[in-house]
Amino acid sequence: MDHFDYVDGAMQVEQVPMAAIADAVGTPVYVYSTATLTRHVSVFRDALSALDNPLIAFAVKANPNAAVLATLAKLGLGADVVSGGELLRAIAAGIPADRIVFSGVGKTAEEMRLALGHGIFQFNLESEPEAEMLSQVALSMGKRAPVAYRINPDVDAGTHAKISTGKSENKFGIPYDRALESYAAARDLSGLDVQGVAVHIGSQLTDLAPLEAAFTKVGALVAALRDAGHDIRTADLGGGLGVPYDPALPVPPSPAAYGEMVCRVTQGWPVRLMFEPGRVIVGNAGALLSRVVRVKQGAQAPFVIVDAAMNDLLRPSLYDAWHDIRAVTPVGQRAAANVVGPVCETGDTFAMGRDMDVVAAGDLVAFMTAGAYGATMAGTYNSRPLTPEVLVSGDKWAVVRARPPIEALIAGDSIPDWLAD
Ligand SMILES: Cc1ncc(COP(=O)(O)O)c(C=O)c1O
Ligand SMILES: N[C@@H](CCCC[NH3+])C(=O)O
Repeated sequence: MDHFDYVDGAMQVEQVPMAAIADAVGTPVYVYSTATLTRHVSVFRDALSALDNPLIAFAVKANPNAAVLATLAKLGLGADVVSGGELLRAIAAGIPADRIVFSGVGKTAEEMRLALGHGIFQFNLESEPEAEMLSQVALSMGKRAPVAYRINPDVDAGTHAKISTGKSENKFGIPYDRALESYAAARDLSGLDVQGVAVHIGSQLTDLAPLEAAFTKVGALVAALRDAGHDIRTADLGGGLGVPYDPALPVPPSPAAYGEMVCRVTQGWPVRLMFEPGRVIVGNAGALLSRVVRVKQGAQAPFVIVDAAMNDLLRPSLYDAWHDIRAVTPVGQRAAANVVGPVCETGDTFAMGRDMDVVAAGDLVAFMTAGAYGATMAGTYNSRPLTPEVLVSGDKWAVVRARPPIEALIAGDSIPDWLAD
């Protein structure tokens, strides 16, 4: 895997031994590779090099760590944000407002005001009531908000139901068939400057066909809207490109194949194209490093109990997601094992009957491809502090989010007066 490799029998990230990080910071800990982030940005950008000045807005939800965002900001990426919090994080990390797009079905008036105040590039509206609210907020500030409507193309992305966003029954976007009416209504809202069309049909897509179907619908709508007199200047094609998790499954289309399809489908569109990649930029740039607490006998296979849990990496519990689990110092033997965390839920299971490196108590294991939707979805269930994060660059590394002391978690609550004595 990219920049997570074995040197003299032990896993390193770039030039730093994983064991050195574990010894210094403790486990569990997320570890990110700057070299992989940089490579992914250039691969994605190269795939779109035939386009004129595309805006590549990293989906901050995939990994909002300040150091990761600052790395991507230095590489010239923009940001796709879905909350005021993500907006402020992106700006704090150095991403200019004119490269920021704001998505999401539930933007509040306060978040709209914040984003208008910063002068973001585009709001992706997801309903007519939202358009009316944004227009009012913009007028109250003496501004016009640059907007696109996110259309729901009713295309099956062929991904997990919980991360599919482009079917008519999903909460996202406005119905494609009513788009002309919605745009006509938006034109009458004087606080809006209607500039674009947006789409995003889901995440971890492993087939280009649904994306092509959705983009084709966007192209037809851009043409119809321009014919109807709308000054459409942008088309936001969202994110969603999948990454390889399980080597037993077919490899998802490469960014180059995605770029070839995009360039073919969008040939001649009179707009600036925008993209919101998340997973494909950060997924393989991160691993969750964990230590085996003990190994317990199981009916079919031993339970390898690690010190990471569902609160640290939720994807296996939530989506039955598959992450490669590797010994940091493999002994050269493999066997079936069940890998579980310490949380008191049966769902706190990373793998069942997995053929993997044999490990023993005290050994380190790495959950691979954990850079996207890993730390960002972590919680404190079972009163486990949030997982720390480390960024590596060559032979340098730094803690970019410290492990909070348990006292901080306890101090976050307060006991009301009437219980005080
Ligand atoms: C609106 C929007 N844009 C972009 C993304 C990023 O998706 P991905 O990480 O699959 O590239 C998401 C998440 O699926 C999203 O909801
Ligand atoms: N959290 C999901 C992706 C959701 C994308 C959000 N639009 C995952 O881990 O795969």
